[in-house]
Amino acid sequence: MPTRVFIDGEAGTTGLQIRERLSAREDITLISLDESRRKDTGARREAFDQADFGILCLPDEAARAALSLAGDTRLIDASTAHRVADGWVYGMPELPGQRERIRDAARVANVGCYATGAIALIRPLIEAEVIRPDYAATLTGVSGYTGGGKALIAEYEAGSAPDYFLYATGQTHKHLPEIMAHGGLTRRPLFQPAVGAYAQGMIVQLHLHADLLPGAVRGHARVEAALRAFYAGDPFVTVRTAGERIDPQELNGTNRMALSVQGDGTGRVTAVAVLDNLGKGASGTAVQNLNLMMGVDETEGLT
Ligand SMILES: NC(=O)C1=CN([C@@H]2O[C@H](COP(=O)(O)OP(=O)(O)OC[C@H]3O[C@@H](n4cnc5c(N)ncnc54)[C@H](OP(=O)(O)O)[C@@H]3O)[C@@H](O)[C@H]2O)C=CC1
Ligand SMILES: CC(=O)N[C@@H](CCC(=O)OP(=O)(O)O)C(=O)O
Repeated sequence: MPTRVFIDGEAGTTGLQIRERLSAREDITLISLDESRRKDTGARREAFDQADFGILCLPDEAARAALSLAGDTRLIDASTAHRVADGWVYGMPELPGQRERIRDAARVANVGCYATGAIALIRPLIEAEVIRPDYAATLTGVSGYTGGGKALIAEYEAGSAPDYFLYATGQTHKHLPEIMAHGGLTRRPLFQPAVGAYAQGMIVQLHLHADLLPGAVRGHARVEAALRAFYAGDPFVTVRTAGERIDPQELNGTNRMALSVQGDGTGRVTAVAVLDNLGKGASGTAVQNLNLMMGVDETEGLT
């Protein structure tokens, strides 16, 4: 019998992408609510009740409220609401031991889009002791406008948004708590994100003065070696040679993430992650987590 999945918020940006990835699967039946009932509490409760898995693709407040409707149904939450909350397993399969935890979990909080790139770069460096937990990390990022959900998409479609803008300039970005908790940092990093006038795809950069790092071997090669060792054999994350141009849209539509280490070969290093904010950064990882929870191959239905 196919596994029954209810996507709460399936009409939204992330929900639609997850539905697209699951609708062709023979091992999954989607439970769907029509437009007139998709926000109806009774209908949603009934849908959760019938489902083996619920995937929350809702704003944070609505995701918290949905818990009272979900009963014992196993959940994946795509929002920011539960990423550092007790009782939730963090849905980033690449972290050590995390695949096993996700497999057995009742509640999985899907990793955030910028956080995917940031943690992917930071955690291997902590594990390899290239940087210490109290390292003063500096991160920058640029995302396509779909990262802002329906509201920002509407601004771009109306032609009323700028070609490029910085935001969260007060160092309050909502991904900072999960980047610290799951990246392994005790000191809050600096993080400056931006939005560009294109729909989807993102770059996250970690800037390092590697000549100031502890240890005998410093610099570029050490950072790259730590990343290569951490992701050896990973089905979706690759570490590649630095290139001249880095295109945030290169991996759109996929669950892949490409990491590279740029710099002048001495001490000034920028480690770079490229991913699709709606793919690896949201719906792709949600499906990867669902596969793990279902006990099927984690790459099922993903490219
Ligand atoms: N966009 C992205 O790149 C990423 C988004 N996410 C997360 O996914 C979640 C959804 O984001 P996103 O898809 O971008 O947002 P959207 O605004 O595109 O979609 C949210 C959907 O939830 C619906 N909704 C809101 N309140 C309720 C409710 N009470 N009951 C049922 N449905 C409700 C909305 O309905 P209506 O259409 O009527 O407004 C909308 O369809 C967020 O928490 C976001 O942080 C995660 C990773 C990346
Ligand atoms: C461009 C843009 O606005 N991006 C959003 C992050 C996307 C998102 O909602 O991400 P998570 O659900 O992964 O937290 C932001 O910076 O708040």
